Amino acid sequence: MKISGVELLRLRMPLVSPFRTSFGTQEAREILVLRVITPTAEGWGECGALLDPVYSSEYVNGVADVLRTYLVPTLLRAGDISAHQVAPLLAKFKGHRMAKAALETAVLDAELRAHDMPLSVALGSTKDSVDCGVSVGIMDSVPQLLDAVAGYLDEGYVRIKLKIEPGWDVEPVRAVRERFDDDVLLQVDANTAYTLADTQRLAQLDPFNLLLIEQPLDEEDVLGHAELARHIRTPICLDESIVSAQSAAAAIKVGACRIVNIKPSRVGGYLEARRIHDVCEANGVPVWCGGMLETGIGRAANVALAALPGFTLPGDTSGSSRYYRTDITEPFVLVNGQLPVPAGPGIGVTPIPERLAEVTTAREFVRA
Ligand SMILES: O=C(O)CCC(=O)N[C@@H](C(=O)O)c1ccccc1
Repeated sequence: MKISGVELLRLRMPLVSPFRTSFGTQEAREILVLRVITPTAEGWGECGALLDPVYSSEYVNGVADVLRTYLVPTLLRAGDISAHQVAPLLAKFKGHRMAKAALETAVLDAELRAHDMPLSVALGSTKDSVDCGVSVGIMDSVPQLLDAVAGYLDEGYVRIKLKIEPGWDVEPVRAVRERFDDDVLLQVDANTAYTLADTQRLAQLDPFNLLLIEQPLDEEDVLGHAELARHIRTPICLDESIVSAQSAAAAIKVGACRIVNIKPSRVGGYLEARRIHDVCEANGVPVWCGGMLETGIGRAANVALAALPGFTLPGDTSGSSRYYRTDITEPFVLVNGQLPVPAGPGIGVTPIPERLAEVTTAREFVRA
């Protein structure tokens, strides 16, 4: 398939409420969306990078630059290519996995639409709908947290993830566990906020029957997670540390994690995400689909991925209304704690032009 051009769209989408994590508070999402144009179809991809390099080293302006300067021109010069050739073609450029993921996804979407094949079918998904969890930010008080959790449980979410950081960990988790009955699926996400010196503090979470503790230590401290795992009972799940199938295999081998959060944006795209799924499944490691506050474009693709057999834990595939008053696609609406897997070709959704125009702050066309 020949790529004749790629459009970079910069969106600004206000969040329905501030979302605080150990690395800062998001009030709105600055999002880069890609539209790949080919003679037979267009494809869409969403980049998970934040405005600032606080979740990972990538950030929106850096992603836009590496796409316009290196990644897109490389594909435009490559002639006829398939989506599976994107990663090898771009491998000479080190890192920039979120930028590469958005571009590969848009090429894959165009290719699948041209062949009238849903992404879920192309990935080998086996479910028509997926169980959905929800991510709950750090709050100003425990009562405010309990109200938020009660609201999400009323909406039908089947799993609650609480953001934690030093000073907001044992007490809020205990309060949630005590307020809601024991069979509420509960997990925590530290986003690298702790060190091994906090081992005893993190061990105080063991009595709360958590599904997992996500990324307690620095993303490069894989051996530190293996050491921590020897001192706490709660299973360790890695997020920021897992950037490829190879890094997943290494982390599993050294005992750094018993569960993996697969985020296609973080790992370079849905094709690598499938490979990580396969490595984890071969090692008996459950996986779930993480999120980067995606619009319906990224959300649709994430739900397709979450329908793979190894995704046995509810993911951060929440309904659109968790983050946005109005999505740029038809909204994803939770029904009985689940979201339907899009059945249309490619990612199965297309931005609604009027909605896209409302939130687009810049458009840039990169052509051959
Ligand atoms: O539901 C979602 O899409 C968000 C899930 C979530 O908590 N993502 C976290 C994370 O660190 O994994 C996050 C990403 C980006 C920005 C803020 C928070």
